[in-house]
Amino acid sequence: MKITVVGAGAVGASCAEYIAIKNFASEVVLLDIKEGYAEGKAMDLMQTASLNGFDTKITGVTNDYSKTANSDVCVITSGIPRKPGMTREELIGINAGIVKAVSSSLIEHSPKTIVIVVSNPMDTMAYLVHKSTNLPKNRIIGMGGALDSARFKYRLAEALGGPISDVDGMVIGGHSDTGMIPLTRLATRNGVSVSEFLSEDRLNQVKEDTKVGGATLTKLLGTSAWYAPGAAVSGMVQAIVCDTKKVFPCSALLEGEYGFSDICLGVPVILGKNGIEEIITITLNDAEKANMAESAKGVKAVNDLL
Ligand SMILES: NC(=O)c1ccc[n+]([C@@H]2O[C@H](COP(=O)([O-])OP(=O)(O)OC[C@H]3O[C@@H](n4cnc5c(N)ncnc54)[C@H](O)[C@@H]3O)[C@@H](O)[C@H]2O)c1
Ligand SMILES: O=C(O)C[C@H](O)C(=O)O
Repeated sequence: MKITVVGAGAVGASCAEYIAIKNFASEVVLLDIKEGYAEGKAMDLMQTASLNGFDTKITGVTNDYSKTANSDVCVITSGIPRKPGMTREELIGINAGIVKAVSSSLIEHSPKTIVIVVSNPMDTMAYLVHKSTNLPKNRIIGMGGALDSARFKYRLAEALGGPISDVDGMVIGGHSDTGMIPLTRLATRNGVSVSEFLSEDRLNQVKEDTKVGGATLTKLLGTSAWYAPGAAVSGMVQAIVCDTKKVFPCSALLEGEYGFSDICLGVPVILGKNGIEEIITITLNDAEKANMAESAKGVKAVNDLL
């Protein structure tokens, strides 16, 4: 299986590294617009192959889309990241043009590909790819919920004082500081509701910490995060390439699901060889439905800027 990752920056390189280390793909092509940059990252990563024990071949190219031809999955990470104090939405002016041009070049050379959109503001960038290409909706997937859910589990484990492997939980809604909806009601510690262990106040704190997870890291790092984003993308690519039917919250084009249409929003989906194989509709309570409506309103307002 051939995977292309556009953008050999922090997230793109991390994503390529995790895909290679998991050893499920034959080839990863890293593409960047900066002369020699992807070639350098690819060479550096290939020099970890004997150390990390993988056989995936990573190659780097400068803006040559012919080398990406017939990719099974293409990941778009090209674009600028936010700086401390910024929102993801402020990136739309620069990133929309980049994502539109990159997705068109990718699809020209890989018409059967599945596209994973990472660049921010991600829900709007995924919507833009839907609007500007003719790929079927199951083949355009936004990455946000997989990362936000990993941060939610991290915060839950911290509050519980237990291992993250005991915790399960999911974040739906838009990938923004205000639009994320960590579903505390459904989160569990080894099958037991987390509300059996944590007070409502503590759970609200977990929720708030999760929602600003990206902003917290941006303040600490001076740019946005890359390890967990790269790992989240690699998990989604693996589910598609290995046809695992694993459930991830992803930004998917909605056509009536959850009461919304003509919008990409984070909802649980089954990922497999066809990309989004099914959007799972879960029963939300009134507060969660109101949060989804608010989140959708926020994403629509950003979509209107396109
Ligand atoms: N969806 C998420 O959960 C999530 C998580 C982390 C980061 N992001 C977003 O991903 C994007 C990348 O973040 P980063 O930290 O890797 O940034 P980065 O600056 O480290 O890397 C971006 C790379 O894109 C390249 N690039 C720019 N325009 C290009 C083009 N037209 N064609 C090919 N390459 C191009 C740049 O040269 C650069 O190497 C940002 O928009 C960031 O906000 C999203
Ligand atoms: O926070 C950001 O701007 C990058 C990304 O969306 C994240 O959540 O880490």
